[in-house]
Amino acid sequence: MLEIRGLDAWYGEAQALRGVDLEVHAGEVVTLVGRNGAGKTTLLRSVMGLHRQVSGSIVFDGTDLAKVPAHRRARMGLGWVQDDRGIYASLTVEENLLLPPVVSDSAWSTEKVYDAFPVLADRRRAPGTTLSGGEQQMLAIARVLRSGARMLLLDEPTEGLAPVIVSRIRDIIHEVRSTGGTVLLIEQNVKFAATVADRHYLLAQGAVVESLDNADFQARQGELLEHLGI
Ligand SMILES: Nc1ncnc2c1ncn2[C@@H]1O[C@H](COP(=O)(O)OP(=O)(O)OP(=O)(O)O)[C@@H](O)[C@H]1O
Repeated sequence: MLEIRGLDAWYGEAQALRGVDLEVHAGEVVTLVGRNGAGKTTLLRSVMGLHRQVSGSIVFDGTDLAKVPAHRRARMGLGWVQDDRGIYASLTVEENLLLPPVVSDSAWSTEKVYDAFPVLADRRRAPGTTLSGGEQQMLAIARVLRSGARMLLLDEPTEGLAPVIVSRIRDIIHEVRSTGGTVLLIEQNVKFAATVADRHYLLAQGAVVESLDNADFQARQGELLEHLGI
């Protein structure tokens, strides 16, 4: 579904990604793990077309994205949930939810969203920013599901959230996967990563240093925590 080959990225003269090769197959949940500054966010932003100083190839559903602008990448079914969640303060929960256009027939109906996220149903008329951090994260994920994204790109969805909300996010990722969705997520919480993902890529200094299936990842959790400092 997503195939990245030899991806380099720069900020001016500084190189942030070095020859990244990565694949995500339809129906998989895959994590990007690595220290702060390893290049994880730059990688997701490059896939979305939000970081343009790149070379190498990114192919989504058979289409080379090199000449595809960011707004068209979203219409192709890539759903980006940035780490600050991107909830608009002046809009209600429901207005935030309905803002992006529906891009595919796998879009969740508003009813399905509210069934899966009852907290959003209860708060649908509330301004987006009166939500807690966890509720904002759920709204941000719900918004891309409602728009029909077939592949979710999540930047640290559990960061700073209480365990009960982290557990809810885990359920949502499982539900997305069980309904045929695909997820590529940045995750610093190794324990959480091991409970949601099929495979993992470890990044260090802009390069993929390991690609592990979940069994290997679980077996090496202690070592990874120590060596990656995460
Ligand atoms: N706007 C920017 N201008 C210059 N350098 C940047 C910019 N954003 C990121 N970088 C640099 O690019 C490298 C990769 O950063 P990136 O944010 O992709 O890493 P990350 O693994 O997502 O880390 P974090 O979890 O801290 O966001 C780092 O060295 C960082 O300092």
